[in-house]
Amino acid sequence: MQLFEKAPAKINLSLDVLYKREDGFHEVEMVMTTVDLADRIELNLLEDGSIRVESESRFVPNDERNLAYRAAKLIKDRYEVEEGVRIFIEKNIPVAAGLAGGSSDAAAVLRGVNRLWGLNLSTDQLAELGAEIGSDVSFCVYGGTGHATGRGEKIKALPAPPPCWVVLAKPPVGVSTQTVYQNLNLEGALHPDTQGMIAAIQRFDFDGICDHVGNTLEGVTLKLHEEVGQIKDLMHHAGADAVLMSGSGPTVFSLVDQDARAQRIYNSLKGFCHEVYMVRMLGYREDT
Ligand SMILES: C[C@](O)(CO)[C@H](O)COP(=O)(O)OP(=O)(O)OC[C@H]1O[C@@H](n2ccc(N)nc2=O)[C@H](O)[C@@H]1O
Ligand SMILES: Nc1ncnc2c1ncn2[C@@H]1O[C@H](COP(=O)(O)OP(=O)(O)OP(=O)(O)O)[C@@H](O)[C@H]1O
Repeated sequence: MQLFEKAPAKINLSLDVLYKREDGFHEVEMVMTTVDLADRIELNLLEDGSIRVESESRFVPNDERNLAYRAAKLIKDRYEVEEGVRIFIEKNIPVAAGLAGGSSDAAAVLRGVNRLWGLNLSTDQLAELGAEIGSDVSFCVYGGTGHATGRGEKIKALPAPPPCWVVLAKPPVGVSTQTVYQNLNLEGALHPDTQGMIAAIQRFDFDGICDHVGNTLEGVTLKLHEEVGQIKDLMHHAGADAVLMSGSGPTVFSLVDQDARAQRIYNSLKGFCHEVYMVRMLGYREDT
């Protein structure tokens, strides 16, 4: 038996870090949405009980370090599944980019093996398992648009924002999420207006969304990698409606409501970075 799952990238329309917790994680409040830049996950049933991960990308580990492997292993052990799975990852999302590529692969594997192994777990149960793998995995299980709290694993669904173009540009540096959180000094950090962002989404108000983008982690990564600031300047200059770094970076995205301006931003960034994408916001949850 063989099946496929789409694993879309996420962007953080807003990301607020509230405080550092006793367990070392940070309490966050975020608005996240999925975009149509996706890995493609192929799953094949293995009768011998093994879990195998394959990918043609040289940036992705092909063993138990892969979040997709961990997702299959977690569910196999927890539900004492005898069968195994071969996971092939067609990697399209840039790695260590702030786009939750690994988390989305893990979420797609949770959804996929639930079907492949006939487990009948609910989406909420899969999201709970996802939280054991990483903070972004629960959101990726649901997809669509969500309000995330806790360390990022508590998700409330939001309506889809108005459709628009998202131009993404990743400079040729990888960023460790852990390093960015470690370098964050919460005194004097910027805090986005999350409630303002949620209200704008609920009003289906594109301009309101653009007015409320913000990311507490952006200042940290801007100091570590000057390319992030250069990309932001180029995007503003080329006419973006909103510009923000996603997650811990280094990918920067623009929101644009007009095709011609999105194309202009894409073209101007192509001369500066190798990894530039012009995609649509997905916005809606597949189960709604
Ligand atoms: C930056 C974001 O991508 C925004 O969506 C997430 O907050 C990070 O999500 P993630 O990559 O799934 O993060 P995890 O794999 O759970 O954690 C990686 C590291 O980031 C730090 N971390 C992560 C999430 C959080 N709320 N507080 C943290 O301090 C911790 O040092 C942790 O060891
Ligand atoms: N399936 C996977 N795809 C990509 N990276 C993976 C995967 N599994 C494990 N990794 C490892 O995880 C690290 C982070 O990769 P990933 O692309 O998920 O980062 P990210 O987009 O910054 O994530 P986030 O936005 O959730 O912080 C990489 O260095 C990579 O070695």
